[in-house]
Amino acid sequence: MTVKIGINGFGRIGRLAFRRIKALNSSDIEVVAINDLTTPSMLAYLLKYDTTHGRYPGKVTSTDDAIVVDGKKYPVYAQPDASKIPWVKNNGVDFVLECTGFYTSKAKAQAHLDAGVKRVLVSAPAGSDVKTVVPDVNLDTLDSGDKIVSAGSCTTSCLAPMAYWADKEFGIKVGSMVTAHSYTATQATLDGPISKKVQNNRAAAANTIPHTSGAAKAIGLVVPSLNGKLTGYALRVATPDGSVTQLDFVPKKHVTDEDVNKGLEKHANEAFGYTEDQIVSSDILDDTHGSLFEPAFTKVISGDDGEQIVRIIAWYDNEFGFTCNMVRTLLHFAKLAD
Ligand SMILES: NC(=O)c1ccc[n+]([C@@H]2O[C@H](COP(=O)([O-])OP(=O)(O)OC[C@H]3O[C@@H](n4cnc5c(N)ncnc54)[C@H](O)[C@@H]3O)[C@@H](O)[C@H]2O)c1
Repeated sequence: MTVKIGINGFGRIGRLAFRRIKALNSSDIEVVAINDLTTPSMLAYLLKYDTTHGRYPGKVTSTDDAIVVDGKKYPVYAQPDASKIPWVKNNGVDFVLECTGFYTSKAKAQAHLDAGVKRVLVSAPAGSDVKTVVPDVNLDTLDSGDKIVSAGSCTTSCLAPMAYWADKEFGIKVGSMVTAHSYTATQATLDGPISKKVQNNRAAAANTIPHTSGAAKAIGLVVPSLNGKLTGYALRVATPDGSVTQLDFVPKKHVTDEDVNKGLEKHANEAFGYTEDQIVSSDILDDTHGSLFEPAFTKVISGDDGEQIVRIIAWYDNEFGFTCNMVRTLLHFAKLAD
């Protein structure tokens, strides 16, 4: 059976999810409707032309109540209250990909279940009373009783496999992460009071801006053995997409650079990649991994007492890599029985 997907919020993540699902052409999931707060013609335009990811590789047009992509009509709603979107009755929506940035808690996402939807996958952290899942790490914790699930943040998606496998292989006593993260739509284009966070109100493309990151905290939801052991923050940098996370940790075992790289390389897969190429942030764009480990920057240092600190880094396309991981989760989620 093909699970019918509604995308709520056709912004950066919603549109990329649409592109990814179309490109995969899976018989397990299909998008059947979209909800945002603007017109179909505006959504069609933004799907067709994308500054970061390029033109949509097909035909995109619109009608008064739909976008039409490669000849198929996708009904568009503009309903700000998720509990009132009539897409279950009208379009048979089973699952919602919640990508507005608004319904980011169990209580808020409940609005979709109230509308008759069977399951919701939230494209953001959604609190500790909702399962947070990252492919390659804890997808197997999902079961059919889970109705609202979080895909975590893009940084969680990058950090989690690196930290999970490092913990399995060498043990992590304690650690700290920093991510050089591209700016996002929640930051100011020019200095101005758009946010309660003062540094968020500074021009995004002209500054490196210290920013909170929930990833180190959320890691405990994804990898319980690391709960409370990691801290971290983000530096929002002046690129529109493409990010990199550094994790420094104190290992439980004595290791060398080579041990670390070999220990992580053997776990490489479609969600957690490994590259010996020496890349820069634009090279990660459109990469489908949620996290791409770069061994050249692995460094172990030892103190006089033998205690060590290990530094490792992984790249991520914070928009597309995250979205690919979210769609992996969606495909897994879709296979769970009702
Ligand atoms: N951009 C990233 O790198 C990134 C990565 C991972 C997760 N996320 C998360 O995904 C979510 C969306 O982020 P984004 O970057 O796509 O934001 P965005 O601003 O590009 O998109 C949000 C979209 O939702 C629409 N919207 C807002 N309120 C709505 C409502 N009530 N009903 C329907 N539509 C509504 C907006 O019009 C917009 O098109 C956020 O929670 C963000 O934290 C973003």
